[in-house]
Amino acid sequence: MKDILAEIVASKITEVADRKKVRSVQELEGASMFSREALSLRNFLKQPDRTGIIAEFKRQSPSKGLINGTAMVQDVTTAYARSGASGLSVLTDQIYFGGSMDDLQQARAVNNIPILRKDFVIDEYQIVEAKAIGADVILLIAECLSKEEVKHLAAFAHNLGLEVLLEVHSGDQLEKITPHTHLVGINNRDLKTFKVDIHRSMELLKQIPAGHSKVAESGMDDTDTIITLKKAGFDGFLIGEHFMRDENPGSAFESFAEVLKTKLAAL
Ligand SMILES: O=C(O)c1ccccc1NCC(=O)[C@H](O)[C@H](O)COP(=O)(O)O
Repeated sequence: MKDILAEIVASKITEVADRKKVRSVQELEGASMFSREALSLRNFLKQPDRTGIIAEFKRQSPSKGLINGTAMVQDVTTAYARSGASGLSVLTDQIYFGGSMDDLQQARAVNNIPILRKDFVIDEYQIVEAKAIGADVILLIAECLSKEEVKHLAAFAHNLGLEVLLEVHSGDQLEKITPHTHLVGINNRDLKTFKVDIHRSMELLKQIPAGHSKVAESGMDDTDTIITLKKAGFDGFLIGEHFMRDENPGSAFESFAEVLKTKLAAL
């Protein structure tokens, strides 16, 4: 079976080494966004007038190929934010997801809610980049980092004022949680088989220590699943494909959020 994560990480090592030659850390630290105070996704997830959804801008993925080749990042993300997204997730990986740092910068320019830099972070340099382009949160994937690497990168991000979403896929990875992994995401998608199983979120939820926001990730496409996960104790829901698959992702989000808000109000 193809190990896509290992392939992406191998490619990322070369990519980051190349980018370091083009832009120094000092240059990144001089960017105007670098001194901006980051927004807290943890706090936005608690705002009762929002949906708890971290709405993703994703053009393509290894599991699904092309999802949406025409959507415009500013149109989509402003519609997400206007309709009650608690945060935005913007793919910055170009090779596998068709995203870019420019996408995130464009989203930042027109939105005032937290933005997750969705990428495969393996090096401090990418965290400095994240801060320099206006991200508020970075993703660390437990599957491709050792416990020591998670500890180091999470503390590095925290010291820059960024929040960290640690993504786990199995119970043994929960031991990589540190005080600086402010949010813990359970990915329902097996990254080897691409099979999605929502029950994975339910099984691992109770093992996440108190004090960390809990996020369910991937494969969610109906409001009843969100309600069930919310009742079980999840604070956030990372959803991409369900909205991006629509010709107009912003209006797909709006309809979804309306139904969800009505159901949540009736609880
Ligand atoms: O989605 C993939 O094919 C994939 C492959 C390898 C690593 C990560 C991958 N997906 C990233 C994600 O976790 C999703 O973009 C995110 O959770 C949203 O999921 P969805 O709502 O199913 O688009």
